[in-house]
Amino acid sequence: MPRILIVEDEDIIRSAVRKLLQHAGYEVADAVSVEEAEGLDPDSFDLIITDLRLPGAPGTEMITRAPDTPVLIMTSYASLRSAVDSMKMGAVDYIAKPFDHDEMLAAVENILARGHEPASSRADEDPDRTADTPSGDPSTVMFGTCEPMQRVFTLIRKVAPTETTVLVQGESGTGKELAARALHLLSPRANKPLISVNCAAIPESLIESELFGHEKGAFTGAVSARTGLIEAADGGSLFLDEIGELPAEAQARLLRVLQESEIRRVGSTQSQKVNVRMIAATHRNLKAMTRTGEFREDLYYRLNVMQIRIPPLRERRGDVLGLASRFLKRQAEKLGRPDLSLSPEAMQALERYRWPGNVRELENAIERASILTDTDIITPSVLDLDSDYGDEYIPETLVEGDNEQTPTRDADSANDLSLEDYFQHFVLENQDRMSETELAQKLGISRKSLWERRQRLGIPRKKGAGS
Ligand SMILES: Nc1ncnc2c1ncn2[C@@H]1O[C@H](COP(=O)(O)OP(=O)(O)OP(=O)(O)O)[C@@H](O)[C@H]1O
Repeated sequence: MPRILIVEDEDIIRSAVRKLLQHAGYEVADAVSVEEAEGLDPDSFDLIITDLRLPGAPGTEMITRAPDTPVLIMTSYASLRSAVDSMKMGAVDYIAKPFDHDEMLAAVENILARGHEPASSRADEDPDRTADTPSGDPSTVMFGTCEPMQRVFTLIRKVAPTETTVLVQGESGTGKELAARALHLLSPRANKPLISVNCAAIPESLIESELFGHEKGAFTGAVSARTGLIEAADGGSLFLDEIGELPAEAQARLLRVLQESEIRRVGSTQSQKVNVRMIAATHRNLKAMTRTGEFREDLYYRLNVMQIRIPPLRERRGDVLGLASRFLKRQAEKLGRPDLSLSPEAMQALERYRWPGNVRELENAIERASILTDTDIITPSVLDLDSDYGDEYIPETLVEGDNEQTPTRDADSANDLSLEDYFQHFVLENQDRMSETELAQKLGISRKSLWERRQRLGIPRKKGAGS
């Protein structure tokens, strides 16, 4: 019978996971901290499931303290997925809270069935996961052959090995997070954690304690001391996405971290040294925000030591088909349909489209079309690109005299519109009484998608709204 060790300081979660696993037939032991787990001979277990942030040493410590046992990391925010993904110094997987029972059992079964193998060897599973290799070139992390992206890669190669703070600018979905990952992986810090934080996805009331940690009793609900994300990134890199959304108080604290390399937990009088390389990103014009007082000017200059601008996809059309074929290959493997391909008309449509949602929109369009297409050839009608952004491209289904039996664009976009309308209505009507997690659950989407759709539809989360 496989033996599993749970390391989690929150009683409710620890006991729920323990019961779930015992019920599924596993032998389970638990601990509230890394220190307590240490006394249980962690390497004698078949699997360790640990929370990322714990009182005392962070959960990732279990990786080094039990080098022969696979470690599954639990983390509170969907925005941390990529962080944990990148910090696989040996952790074999991660699971974002809140998770449901099936999800947890599937993750456990998967890891145990696989047997323990080092995270680095799993990069083979997905051609895009070579990012786990702490050496090489930006092109192993992100695709780009056109001139503007080659310039970005040159800059990344030059800046990555230094300690310089970098500000990555670019529209939503252009690949800012990937650029941050490349900067980390090509730096001497590659073997240490890369912690990614989406400043817009964490409720304003929690952001300071999330970033800086807190002492026991610092505020109502702070039942124990907690390590902040900056501390968790010690020795590695911290990626602050959507930095423009950081509230004023947190901006002031962050400035101190940059000036003095010190953090002070919320509720603590003592500072401690941290060694973190900062990478920030935004799609907003931070300089303009300093003029209106929304963003501190001193912080802006501290962050903007080096700027990398990721061009929107419409400025690198030469890369569209290369990216599309990469995403298609991934979908073909995932769906077990190796013959999926794009028709010449579909390729033309992709090249002419304006891509307001950039690479993310292209990735989603390919994923959607791969699932919806009845044949192996993806046509423009299955791609279903928004005709408002089609440039000069006219879909064949709308050309007079064309008798092809496919749904017309008008019918499809009417459908889209009503869904978006519904989404907008639902959010506006319920956001005052529901948390983001509840809203996302009711809508059947992840918190990250909720946040993305809010951005796209121009209904950002209200400052101070509940968590
Ligand atoms: N050059 C690229 N090669 C391969 N995939 C890419 C590239 N650029 C972006 N992507 C993919 O597109 C998606 C969006 O990228 P990413 O999250 O890095 O964008 P972003 O600019 O950080 O977006 P946001 O501002 O909305 O957070 C991701 O799934 C990423 O893997």
